[in-house]
Amino acid sequence: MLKILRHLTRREWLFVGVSLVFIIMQVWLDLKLPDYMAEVTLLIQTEGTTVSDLWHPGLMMLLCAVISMVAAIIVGCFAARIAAGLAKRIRGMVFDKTISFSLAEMNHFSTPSLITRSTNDITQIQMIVAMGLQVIIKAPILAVWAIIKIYNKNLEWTAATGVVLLLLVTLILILVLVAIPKFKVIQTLTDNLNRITRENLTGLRVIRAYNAEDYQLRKFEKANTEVTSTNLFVNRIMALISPSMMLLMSGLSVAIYWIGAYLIQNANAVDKLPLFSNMVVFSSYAMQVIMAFMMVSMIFIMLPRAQVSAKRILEVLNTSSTINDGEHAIEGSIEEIQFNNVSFRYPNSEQNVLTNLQFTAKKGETIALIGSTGSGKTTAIQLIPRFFDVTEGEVLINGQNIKKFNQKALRDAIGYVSQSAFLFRGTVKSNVMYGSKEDRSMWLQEVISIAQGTEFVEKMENSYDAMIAQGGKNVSGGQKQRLSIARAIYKKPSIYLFDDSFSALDYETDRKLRSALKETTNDAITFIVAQRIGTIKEADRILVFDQGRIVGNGTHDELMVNCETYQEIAYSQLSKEELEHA
Ligand SMILES: Nc1ncnc2c1ncn2[C@@H]1O[C@H](COP(=O)(O)OP(=O)(O)OP(=O)(O)O)[C@@H](O)[C@H]1O
Repeated sequence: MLKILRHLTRREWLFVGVSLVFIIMQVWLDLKLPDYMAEVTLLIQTEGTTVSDLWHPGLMMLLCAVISMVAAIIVGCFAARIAAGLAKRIRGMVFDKTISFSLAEMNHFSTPSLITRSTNDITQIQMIVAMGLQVIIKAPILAVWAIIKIYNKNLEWTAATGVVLLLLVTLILILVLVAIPKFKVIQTLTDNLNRITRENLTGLRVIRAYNAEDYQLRKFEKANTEVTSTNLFVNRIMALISPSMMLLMSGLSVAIYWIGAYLIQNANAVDKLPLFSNMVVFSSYAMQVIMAFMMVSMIFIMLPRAQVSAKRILEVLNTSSTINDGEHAIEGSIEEIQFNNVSFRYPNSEQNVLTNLQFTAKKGETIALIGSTGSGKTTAIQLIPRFFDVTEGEVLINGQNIKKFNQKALRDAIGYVSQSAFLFRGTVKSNVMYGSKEDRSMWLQEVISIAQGTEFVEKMENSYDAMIAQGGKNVSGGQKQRLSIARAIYKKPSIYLFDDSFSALDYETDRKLRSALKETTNDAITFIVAQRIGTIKEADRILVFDQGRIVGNGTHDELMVNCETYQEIAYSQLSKEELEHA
């Protein structure tokens, strides 16, 4: 928790300092009240006292209460501001960190957990800082000050207060010790609930198509019940705390007055009045002491939960990306990319997904990757933008290991179209120009035309400014792919990575798109992952993947002669006549 507080700014520490002054003022005023109360009690009991005699202590009591209230409001405002500021900063830091993570770290934390950490967990921190500032600082000052006030006043009363305090501390300890282990469980269960909710929402169509609502509902209910019952358990324990404390507080009051009654009964007539006044004052102070301990107990209740949250947030902040950024810029144009004996294994996996890949791609060339599903094509091209780093061997650009290059420069040179096309909420324009600083409207229309998207985009309401829903839900799969391809072309990159990006296009659009693309990609290195022979037949070179190895490397004609795996794929898609005729 303290490590999280290191992220407070100087200005916020200054606010903490100012709050401290107001808290001390508040405590002093709260403890001043019983003194005036004692005065009033004495005056009332004294013969000949008139109402006007009570004006002064009465007004002072009112003044103390009002100023104390104003001080509490000021501290509350500062606390809210400090807590909200800190939460905003940490949310930003967690977001920045998450953005910097490689896919390995994303897999390690999982998306739902990262969402819970940057929302729910940060809210816990915000709450403890907002409340804690008022309570953590106030409680000890109030406790010590109030104890000093009652110390040595009366042995019996002090003993009664001591016993109640002991009971209070024991009670808090027992309850908190039972509840603490559950806090971590609650956060993990919330991650789980988040995961299932996400799955339900994103997979809604599949769920409906398979009539799997009941199955999903059962999964959701299980997670929901787990979170609810754990929360109930903790809250029931917490619910016990407040009434138990009230009971102890009232018990102490009764005890003080009971003891007082005996003391007064046995005292001389002269001492009776001061004893009565002392009893009223002592009872007020004792209540303040108990209040202070109650505040401390609130900290004990909230702190463990915030502690768990702080730990989860720090875990994210202290995790460095396994992909270390290089320092060099890419000088000149990219002439070639070489995979030099590359092998790769996913983190937490024991088997290689890619083994000894060896090939070179030169500027202007189109390299196609084909092979059965799961043969490692996607993984291979994901090594170029360094979504993952190779396990063995090296990927070289212009003869230099890509690890030496600055990641931003490297990714600036790459136009990547992922296997499942992804669109952001916004407009056609904002999606195509995504990440680009320059607004080149003419180029925008041209790239959409190359991607064969002009017709459907111009039919949309507001055409290039047409709204795109989150995840591109309001456009078809093929339209999504075409806009994603346009996004890659807009960058004018030196390396194109098309990961099965033509799969949702009909043959005619696929052919037209590739021929328009050819002119644009003349000066670039283009990688195309595809399942259809038709999409890659004209590639300068085709790499045939089988179980993570390249089992064929050549043109379509060469592979039709010398690569059995390629022939199998080709004949499974087209007849002998079609292949020969084409
Ligand atoms: N994040 C991951 N963690 C662990 N293993 C993975 C991960 N992603 C993919 N794999 C495994 O790596 C292997 C290669 O997957 P990859 O997606 O590269 O194949 P592919 O040839 O592109 O398949 P497809 O044509 O179906 O997209 C598969 O066996 C898959 O199970």
